Amino acid sequence: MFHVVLVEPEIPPNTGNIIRLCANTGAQLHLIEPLGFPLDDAKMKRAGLDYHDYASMRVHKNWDAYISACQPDPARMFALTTHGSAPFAGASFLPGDVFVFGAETRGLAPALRESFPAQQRIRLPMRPDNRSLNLSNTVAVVVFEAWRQNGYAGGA
Ligand SMILES: C[S@@+](CC[C@H](N)C(=O)[O-])C[C@H]1O[C@@H](n2cnc3c(N)ncnc32)[C@H](O)[C@@H]1O
Repeated sequence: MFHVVLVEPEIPPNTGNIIRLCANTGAQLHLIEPLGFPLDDAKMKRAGLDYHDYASMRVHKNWDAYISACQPDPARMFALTTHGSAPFAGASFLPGDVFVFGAETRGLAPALRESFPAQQRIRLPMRPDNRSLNLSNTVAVVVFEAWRQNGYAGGA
């Protein structure tokens, strides 16, 4: 099972899409507070969520609370950032890997981003002069690539 960590997400439909993506792929979703919206926001529900989709979601008060509760292996944590230095092509992912994503308007705070070793700060390629991808699109690309590399385990 992969882990998707959204640090302080701001836009309800993005999180709604990601909840559904995680339910569909078997990834565990972690939301790090503060969130920019209430979890029952109607705009989030428009992602077409069912009750069981929420089973893959956990909410943590802050980054330290997440680390303390889940104790992820630092060697298998990857920050997804437009400031990344590690290319996506050639990255190898293993079951249990943790993917950390920043907020829609702010991205990951520099201190958190730089706490990851350079080889674990991944940037998805973009055409020149583009600022960033949509958060939920980025999550989908990364989770499906990691799942593909692991034979779509558990998928049908
Ligand atoms: C809309 S972007 C944030 C934009 C913000 N201004 C920045 O530069 O980080 C929201 C999140 O999506 C992910 N993201 C978007 N484009 C990405 C890319 N090309 N490579 C890696 N992550 C990306 C990152 O996790 C980012 O924090």
